[in-house]
Amino acid sequence: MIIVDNVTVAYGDLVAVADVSFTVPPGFVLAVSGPSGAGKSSLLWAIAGAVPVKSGQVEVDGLVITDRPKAAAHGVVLIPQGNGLARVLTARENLTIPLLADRKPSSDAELEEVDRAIEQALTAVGLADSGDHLVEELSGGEQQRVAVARGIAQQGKAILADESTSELDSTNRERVLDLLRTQADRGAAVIIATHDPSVAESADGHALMDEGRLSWVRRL
Ligand SMILES: Nc1ncnc2c1ncn2[C@@H]1O[C@H](COP(=O)(O)OP(=O)(O)OP(=O)(O)O)[C@@H](O)[C@H]1O
Repeated sequence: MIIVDNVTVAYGDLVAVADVSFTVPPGFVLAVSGPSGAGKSSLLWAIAGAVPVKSGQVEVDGLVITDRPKAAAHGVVLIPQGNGLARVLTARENLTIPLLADRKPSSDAELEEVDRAIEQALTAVGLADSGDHLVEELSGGEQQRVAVARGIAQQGKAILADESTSELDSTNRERVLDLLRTQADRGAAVIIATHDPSVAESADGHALMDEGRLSWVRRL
């Protein structure tokens, strides 16, 4: 459950998110759309603990979000715009790092479980044969799918996908939306920031951001 309670995010004098409140229960997918600069990424970063809130509070499954490391350890997964991948590492290595950091496997069985989760996630995004490729060798759309695979492999409580289908063809867009839906079905609360009307249409709820303010197109 993501609870956003009167959240304001500011960069100096610029208010990027203005007194926004909503709740996303487990099992639901919320789409947030709006023009460039409306504050969508800032909202997701605040939920992820990646930028401080100026006022208000974000809570995810009982944890008040204060910083990114604690939020990540609690299962708040951010799939950032621009993918946030290490370009000189392979696709598989990019998936491995957060899983090792989170799970700290201490036995062969736990390491095998991490390997299995990685292979499953790469297969799910259609990149089973690309795990050994350096990220910088992959196309923009393939990199975007690696970022999604990294996100879903973490099996988070909250999944925040920032424009995660922007570079995908329709087949892969459907594939990624299905994967995010599957994450909701297993109990995650999912938020997708998107410019794509078809992505917004596929979500359970649709909010619009404009100049930091949030209004509803379709309520959860
Ligand atoms: N680190 C930062 N420092 C200062 N201003 C910032 C920073 N990040 C974002 N902004 C500003 O905050 C506002 C909201 O930006 P944000 O990236 O959240 O919008 P967005 O809706 O995600 O836009 P886009 O659709 O283009 O990704 C913009 O005016 C942007 O220039």
